[in-house]
Amino acid sequence: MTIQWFPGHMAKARREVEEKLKLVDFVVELVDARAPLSSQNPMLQQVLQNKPKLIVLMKKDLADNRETEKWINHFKENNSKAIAVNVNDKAEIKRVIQLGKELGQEKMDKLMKKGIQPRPARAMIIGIPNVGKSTLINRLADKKIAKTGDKPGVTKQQLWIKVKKDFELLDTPGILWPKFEDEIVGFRLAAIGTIKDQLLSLQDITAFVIQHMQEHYPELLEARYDIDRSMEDMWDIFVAIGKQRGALESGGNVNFKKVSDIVLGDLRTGRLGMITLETP
Ligand SMILES: Nc1nc2c(ncn2[C@@H]2O[C@H](COP(=O)(O)OP(=O)(O)OP(=O)(O)O)[C@@H](O)[C@H]2O)c(=O)[nH]1
Repeated sequence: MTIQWFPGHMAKARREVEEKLKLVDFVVELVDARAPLSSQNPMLQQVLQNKPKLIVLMKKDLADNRETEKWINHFKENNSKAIAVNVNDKAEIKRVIQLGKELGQEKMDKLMKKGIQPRPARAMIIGIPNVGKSTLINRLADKKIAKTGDKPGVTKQQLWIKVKKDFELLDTPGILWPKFEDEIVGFRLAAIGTIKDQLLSLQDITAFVIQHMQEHYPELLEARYDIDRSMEDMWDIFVAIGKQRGALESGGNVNFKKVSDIVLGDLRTGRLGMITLETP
Protein backbone atom coordinates (compact mmCIF):
# COMPACT_ATOMS: atom_id res chain seq x y z
CA MET A 1 0.00 0.00 0.00
CA THR A 2 1.26 3.47 -0.85
CA ILE A 3 -0.72 6.39 0.40
CA GLN A 4 -0.74 9.05 -2.28
CA TRP A 5 -0.30 12.59 -1.11
CA PHE A 6 -0.93 15.36 -3.58
CA PRO A 7 2.37 15.48 -5.44
CA GLY A 8 1.95 19.21 -6.14
CA HIS A 9 1.64 20.00 -2.43
CA MET A 10 4.62 17.85 -1.56
CA ALA A 11 6.80 19.50 -4.19
CA LYS A 12 5.72 22.94 -2.97
CA ALA A 13 6.44 22.02 0.65
CA ARG A 14 9.87 20.74 -0.30
CA ARG A 15 10.67 23.92 -2.26
CA GLU A 16 9.59 26.04 0.69
CA VAL A 17 11.79 24.06 3.06
CA GLU A 18 14.74 24.37 0.67
CA GLU A 19 14.27 28.15 0.45
CA LYS A 20 14.09 28.55 4.21
CA LEU A 21 17.10 26.28 4.72
CA LYS A 22 19.26 28.84 2.93
CA LEU A 23 18.59 31.24 5.79
CA VAL A 24 19.57 29.03 8.70
CA ASP A 25 22.70 27.59 10.27
CA PHE A 26 21.10 24.51 11.79
CA VAL A 27 17.84 22.58 11.85
CA VAL A 28 15.68 21.26 14.67
CA GLU A 29 13.92 18.16 13.37
CA LEU A 30 10.82 17.12 15.31
CA VAL A 31 9.72 13.51 15.40
CA ASP A 32 7.04 11.81 17.49
CA ALA A 33 8.50 9.84 20.42
CA ARG A 34 5.79 7.17 19.93
CA ALA A 35 7.02 6.41 16.41
CA PRO A 36 10.35 8.16 15.92
CA LEU A 37 11.34 6.55 12.65
CA SER A 38 7.93 6.45 10.99
CA SER A 39 7.46 10.14 11.77
CA GLN A 40 10.80 11.13 10.23
CA ASN A 41 10.72 12.44 6.71
CA PRO A 42 13.25 10.60 4.56
CA MET A 43 13.46 13.57 2.20
CA LEU A 44 14.88 15.83 4.87
CA GLN A 45 18.31 14.25 4.85
CA GLN A 46 18.63 14.94 1.11
CA VAL A 47 17.66 18.59 1.33
CA LEU A 48 19.67 19.22 4.51
CA GLN A 49 23.01 18.47 2.92
CA ASN A 50 25.58 19.24 5.58
CA LYS A 51 23.60 21.44 7.93
CA PRO A 52 23.85 20.36 11.55
CA LYS A 53 20.69 18.92 13.03
CA LEU A 54 19.14 18.40 16.43
CA ILE A 55 16.46 15.70 16.63
CA VAL A 56 13.73 16.38 19.19
CA LEU A 57 11.47 13.47 20.10
CA MET A 58 8.21 15.22 20.92
CA LYS A 59 5.37 14.05 23.19
CA LYS A 60 7.70 12.12 25.46
CA ASP A 61 4.93 12.12 28.08
CA LEU A 62 2.83 9.85 25.84
CA ALA A 63 5.63 7.42 24.94
CA ASP A 64 7.18 4.46 26.74
CA ASN A 65 10.26 5.80 28.58
CA ARG A 66 12.30 2.65 28.05
CA GLU A 67 11.76 2.79 24.31
CA THR A 68 12.49 6.52 24.24
CA GLU A 69 15.88 5.84 25.86
CA LYS A 70 16.63 3.27 23.17
CA TRP A 71 15.68 5.71 20.42
CA ILE A 72 17.87 8.47 21.84
CA ASN A 73 20.81 6.05 21.88
CA HIS A 74 19.96 4.93 18.36
CA PHE A 75 20.06 8.49 17.01
CA LYS A 76 23.24 9.28 18.93
CA GLU A 77 24.91 6.18 17.53
CA ASN A 78 24.07 7.59 14.11
CA ASN A 79 25.86 10.83 14.99
CA SER A 80 22.79 12.97 15.55
CA LYS A 81 22.22 15.09 18.62
CA ALA A 82 18.90 13.95 20.07
CA ILE A 83 16.68 14.77 23.02
CA ALA A 84 13.18 13.74 24.12
CA VAL A 85 10.79 16.41 25.28
CA ASN A 86 7.45 16.97 26.91
CA VAL A 87 6.72 20.56 25.93
CA ASN A 88 5.19 21.28 29.30
CA ASP A 89 8.43 20.47 31.13
CA LYS A 90 10.43 23.68 31.49
CA ALA A 91 13.68 21.88 32.33
CA GLU A 92 13.46 19.92 29.08
CA ILE A 93 12.83 23.08 27.06
CA LYS A 94 15.95 24.57 28.68
CA ARG A 95 17.93 21.54 27.60
CA VAL A 96 16.73 21.99 24.00
CA ILE A 97 17.93 25.60 24.15
CA GLN A 98 21.31 24.46 25.49
CA LEU A 99 21.74 21.94 22.68
CA GLY A 100 20.68 24.56 20.12
CA LYS A 101 23.24 26.92 21.61
CA GLU A 102 25.95 24.29 21.19
CA LEU A 103 25.04 23.80 17.53
CA GLY A 104 24.93 27.55 16.95
CA GLN A 105 28.28 28.04 18.63
CA GLU A 106 30.01 26.15 15.82
CA LYS A 107 28.73 28.74 13.34
CA MET A 108 29.77 31.66 15.51
CA ASP A 109 33.26 30.19 15.98
CA LYS A 110 33.62 29.94 12.21
CA LEU A 111 32.64 33.59 11.73
CA MET A 112 35.10 34.66 14.42
CA LYS A 113 37.91 32.72 12.79
CA LYS A 114 37.22 34.55 9.55
CA GLY A 115 37.39 37.83 11.44
CA ILE A 116 33.67 38.46 10.92
CA GLN A 117 31.64 39.94 13.75
CA PRO A 118 29.76 36.94 15.19
CA ARG A 119 25.96 37.05 15.08
CA PRO A 120 23.42 34.79 16.76
CA ALA A 121 23.07 31.49 14.92
CA ARG A 122 19.81 30.92 13.08
CA ALA A 123 17.66 27.82 13.12
CA MET A 124 14.37 26.46 11.87
CA ILE A 125 12.01 23.77 13.04
CA ILE A 126 11.02 21.07 10.59
CA GLY A 127 8.60 18.20 11.00
CA ILE A 128 5.54 16.38 9.75
CA PRO A 129 2.01 17.68 10.46
CA ASN A 130 0.78 17.66 14.06
CA VAL A 131 4.15 16.71 15.55
CA GLY A 132 4.18 19.81 17.77
CA LYS A 133 6.07 22.41 15.73
CA SER A 134 4.01 25.48 16.68
CA THR A 135 3.85 24.46 20.32
CA LEU A 136 7.63 24.10 20.55
CA ILE A 137 8.23 27.42 18.77
CA ASN A 138 6.00 29.11 21.33
CA ARG A 139 7.78 27.46 24.25
CA LEU A 140 11.20 28.44 22.91
CA ALA A 141 10.21 32.05 22.22
CA ASP A 142 11.66 34.51 24.64
CA LYS A 143 8.66 36.75 23.97
CA LYS A 144 10.72 39.22 21.97
CA ILE A 145 10.18 38.78 18.29
CA ALA A 146 12.96 40.25 16.21
CA LYS A 147 12.01 41.54 12.81
CA THR A 148 14.58 41.51 10.07
CA GLY A 149 14.53 42.61 6.48
CA ASP A 150 13.89 40.48 3.46
CA LYS A 151 16.41 37.78 2.77
CA PRO A 152 17.62 36.96 -0.72
CA GLY A 153 15.42 34.48 -2.50
CA VAL A 154 12.50 34.89 -0.14
CA THR A 155 9.72 37.24 -1.08
CA LYS A 156 7.83 37.00 2.16
CA GLN A 157 9.38 38.77 5.10
CA GLN A 158 10.69 36.29 7.61
CA LEU A 159 10.32 36.85 11.30
CA TRP A 160 12.98 35.69 13.68
CA ILE A 161 12.15 34.74 17.21
CA LYS A 162 14.85 35.24 19.80
CA VAL A 163 15.60 32.17 21.89
CA LYS A 164 17.29 33.73 24.92
CA LYS A 165 20.49 35.29 23.69
CA ASP A 166 21.51 31.98 22.24
CA PHE A 167 20.04 31.72 18.78
CA GLU A 168 17.22 32.89 16.53
CA LEU A 169 14.41 30.76 15.24
CA LEU A 170 12.40 31.22 12.08
CA ASP A 171 8.81 31.96 13.13
CA THR A 172 7.24 29.56 10.63
CA PRO A 173 8.23 25.90 10.68
CA GLY A 174 9.00 23.76 7.66
CA ILE A 175 6.45 21.05 6.99
CA LEU A 176 7.41 17.84 5.28
CA TRP A 177 4.86 15.14 4.68
CA PRO A 178 5.62 11.63 5.84
CA LYS A 179 6.46 9.27 3.06
CA PHE A 180 5.79 5.61 3.26
CA GLU A 181 5.40 2.58 1.14
CA ASP A 182 5.14 0.31 4.12
CA GLU A 183 1.61 -0.32 5.43
CA ILE A 184 2.70 -0.55 9.04
CA VAL A 185 4.20 2.94 8.90
CA GLY A 186 0.81 4.20 7.73
CA PHE A 187 -0.90 2.51 10.66
CA ARG A 188 1.55 3.98 13.17
CA LEU A 189 1.07 7.49 11.79
CA ALA A 190 -2.70 7.09 11.72
CA ALA A 191 -2.72 5.74 15.29
CA ILE A 192 -0.85 8.77 16.68
CA GLY A 193 -3.10 11.10 14.68
CA THR A 194 -0.64 12.36 12.07
CA ILE A 195 -2.60 11.31 9.04
CA LYS A 196 -6.31 11.72 8.70
CA ASP A 197 -8.36 8.78 9.88
CA GLN A 198 -10.22 8.67 6.56
CA LEU A 199 -7.12 7.48 4.70
CA LEU A 200 -7.18 4.09 6.39
CA SER A 201 -10.11 2.23 7.83
CA LEU A 202 -10.76 3.36 11.40
CA GLN A 203 -11.33 -0.20 12.53
CA ASP A 204 -8.12 -1.41 10.90
CA ILE A 205 -6.16 1.29 12.72
CA THR A 206 -7.81 0.29 15.99
CA ALA A 207 -7.15 -3.40 15.40
CA PHE A 208 -3.50 -2.53 14.73
CA VAL A 209 -3.30 -0.67 18.07
CA ILE A 210 -4.98 -3.49 19.99
CA GLN A 211 -2.71 -6.09 18.45
CA HIS A 212 0.40 -4.03 19.24
CA MET A 213 -0.78 -3.65 22.82
CA GLN A 214 -1.51 -7.32 23.20
CA GLU A 215 2.04 -8.05 22.13
CA HIS A 216 3.83 -5.29 24.05
CA TYR A 217 1.51 -3.78 26.66
CA PRO A 218 -1.06 -6.44 27.65
CA GLU A 219 -1.21 -5.11 31.21
CA LEU A 220 -2.33 -1.67 29.97
CA LEU A 221 -5.04 -3.19 27.80
CA GLU A 222 -6.27 -5.21 30.74
CA ALA A 223 -6.16 -2.26 33.13
CA ARG A 224 -8.26 -0.02 30.89
CA TYR A 225 -10.73 -2.43 29.26
CA ASP A 226 -10.54 -5.54 31.38
CA ILE A 227 -9.45 -7.56 28.36
CA ASP A 228 -8.38 -11.01 29.34
CA ARG A 229 -4.87 -11.74 28.03
CA SER A 230 -6.06 -15.01 26.59
CA MET A 231 -8.56 -13.27 24.33
CA GLU A 232 -7.18 -13.46 20.82
CA ASP A 233 -10.04 -12.96 18.44
CA MET A 234 -10.21 -9.30 17.35
CA TRP A 235 -13.99 -9.46 16.94
CA ASP A 236 -14.37 -10.68 20.54
CA ILE A 237 -12.10 -7.92 21.80
CA PHE A 238 -14.09 -5.20 20.02
CA VAL A 239 -17.29 -6.64 21.45
CA ALA A 240 -15.82 -6.82 24.96
CA ILE A 241 -14.62 -3.21 24.85
CA GLY A 242 -17.97 -2.10 23.38
CA LYS A 243 -19.90 -3.76 26.20
CA GLN A 244 -17.57 -2.53 28.90
CA ARG A 245 -17.72 1.06 27.63
CA GLY A 246 -21.38 1.12 26.63
CA ALA A 247 -20.64 1.53 22.90
CA LEU A 248 -23.86 -0.17 21.87
CA GLU A 249 -26.49 0.41 19.22
CA SER A 250 -30.20 0.48 20.01
CA GLY A 251 -30.60 -3.26 19.33
CA GLY A 252 -27.78 -4.06 21.74
CA ASN A 253 -25.18 -4.72 19.05
CA VAL A 254 -21.73 -3.27 19.55
CA ASN A 255 -21.01 -0.13 17.56
CA PHE A 256 -17.54 -0.75 16.11
CA LYS A 257 -17.04 2.86 15.05
CA LYS A 258 -17.66 4.02 18.63
CA VAL A 259 -15.26 1.40 19.98
CA SER A 260 -12.60 2.64 17.53
CA ASP A 261 -13.14 6.24 18.58
CA ILE A 262 -12.81 5.25 22.24
CA VAL A 263 -9.60 3.25 21.79
CA LEU A 264 -7.89 5.79 19.52
CA GLY A 265 -8.99 8.67 21.76
CA ASP A 266 -7.59 6.86 24.79
CA LEU A 267 -4.31 6.17 22.99
CA ARG A 268 -3.84 9.73 21.72
CA THR A 269 -4.55 11.38 25.06
CA GLY A 270 -2.40 8.97 27.05
CA ARG A 271 -5.34 7.49 28.98
CA LEU A 272 -4.25 4.06 27.79
CA GLY A 273 -0.78 4.62 29.23
CA MET A 274 2.65 5.45 27.85
CA ILE A 275 2.93 3.55 24.61
CA THR A 276 5.50 3.42 21.81
CA LEU A 277 4.61 1.84 18.51
CA GLU A 278 8.06 0.95 17.18
CA THR A 279 11.44 -0.07 18.53
CA PRO A 280 14.83 0.79 17.04
N1 LIG B 1 1.13 15.41 25.21
C1 LIG B 1 1.84 16.25 24.47
N2 LIG B 1 1.22 16.91 23.48
C2 LIG B 1 1.95 17.75 22.72
C3 LIG B 1 3.34 17.95 22.92
N3 LIG B 1 3.77 18.81 21.99
C4 LIG B 1 2.71 19.15 21.25
N4 LIG B 1 1.61 18.52 21.68
C5 LIG B 1 0.23 18.59 21.12
O1 LIG B 1 0.25 18.16 19.78
C6 LIG B 1 -0.76 18.82 19.04
C7 LIG B 1 -0.17 19.40 17.77
O2 LIG B 1 0.70 20.45 18.11
P1 LIG B 1 1.04 21.63 17.09
O3 LIG B 1 2.08 22.49 17.75
O4 LIG B 1 -0.19 22.28 16.61
O5 LIG B 1 1.70 20.79 15.91
P2 LIG B 1 2.23 21.30 14.50
O6 LIG B 1 3.37 20.41 14.16
O7 LIG B 1 2.50 22.77 14.55
O8 LIG B 1 0.99 20.96 13.58
P3 LIG B 1 0.62 21.42 12.07
O9 LIG B 1 0.29 22.89 12.17
O10 LIG B 1 -0.56 20.55 11.77
O11 LIG B 1 1.77 21.12 11.20
C8 LIG B 1 -1.36 19.88 19.96
O12 LIG B 1 -2.56 19.39 20.49
C9 LIG B 1 -0.30 20.01 21.05
O13 LIG B 1 -0.85 20.41 22.29
C10 LIG B 1 3.98 17.22 23.99
O14 LIG B 1 5.19 17.29 24.24
N5 LIG B 1 3.17 16.38 24.70
